[in-house]
Amino acid sequence: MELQFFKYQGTGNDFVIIDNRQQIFPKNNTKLVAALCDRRFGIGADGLILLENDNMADFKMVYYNADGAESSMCGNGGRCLVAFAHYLGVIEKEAKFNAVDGLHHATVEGDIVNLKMIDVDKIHEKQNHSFLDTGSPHHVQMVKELEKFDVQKEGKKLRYGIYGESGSNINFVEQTNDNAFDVRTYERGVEGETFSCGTGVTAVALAMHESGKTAANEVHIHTIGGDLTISFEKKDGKYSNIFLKGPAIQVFKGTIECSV
Ligand SMILES: N[C@@H](CCC[C@H](N)C(=O)O)C(=O)O
Repeated sequence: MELQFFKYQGTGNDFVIIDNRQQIFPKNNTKLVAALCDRRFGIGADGLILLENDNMADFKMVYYNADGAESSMCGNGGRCLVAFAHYLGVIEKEAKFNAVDGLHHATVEGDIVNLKMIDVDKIHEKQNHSFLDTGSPHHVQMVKELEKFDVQKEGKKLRYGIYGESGSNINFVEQTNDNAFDVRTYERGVEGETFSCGTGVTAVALAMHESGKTAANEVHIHTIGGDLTISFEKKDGKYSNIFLKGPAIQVFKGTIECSV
């Protein structure tokens, strides 16, 4: 089977995207998803996303991690899918789409996609870290000298160590300003460090606000792959109107022969 694909990146978090409005993609073939995401034998990506029709929204997002398993929400992937929907002409400047964690709204302006994330009402604050769900589960931990930190080794240890088989994504953070942080993320399902994680930086912004590290309602996050801005409101202990904003860019498109 020959498959048409598009490759997108959002601050270096990269995705294979397929237009599946005609249900052409074998959705239960985890080996095929993993093969397409493989950086040596496939196209190469942190995840694969299907754009599908939806009765209640402009489109539906189906997200798989690079290991081939369908997973929870991907913030950067959501932003890239909105850019793809705009490219296809499915939306103009505004989008409403369904994802595994519910309905999302987004706007597109040039290469910049601003994506509304789910509300967050629980942030578990532990001795040296926070844990919260921003559509995907995230551990947030401050470290010193982030640039030299062994994200692969420490991330892997915590991913299984604290969170068991289902695991969590692990974010390491260093504050650089009143409202600015550097972040590096170990992603479950990729089982390694990615250049950026959208639900991860959202979790970091909220956790830093909750713990009093910042009083700002707009937080700037620098990742290896680029810069993202998270804005939000807090009322009665609940975070709402959470927006994740940054670039989402088409890198290339092509066809690939699928034999898996
Ligand atoms: N890169 C993503 C997060 C993708 C999901 C994650 N790996 C998981 O399985 O929880 C993002 O940008 O949010």
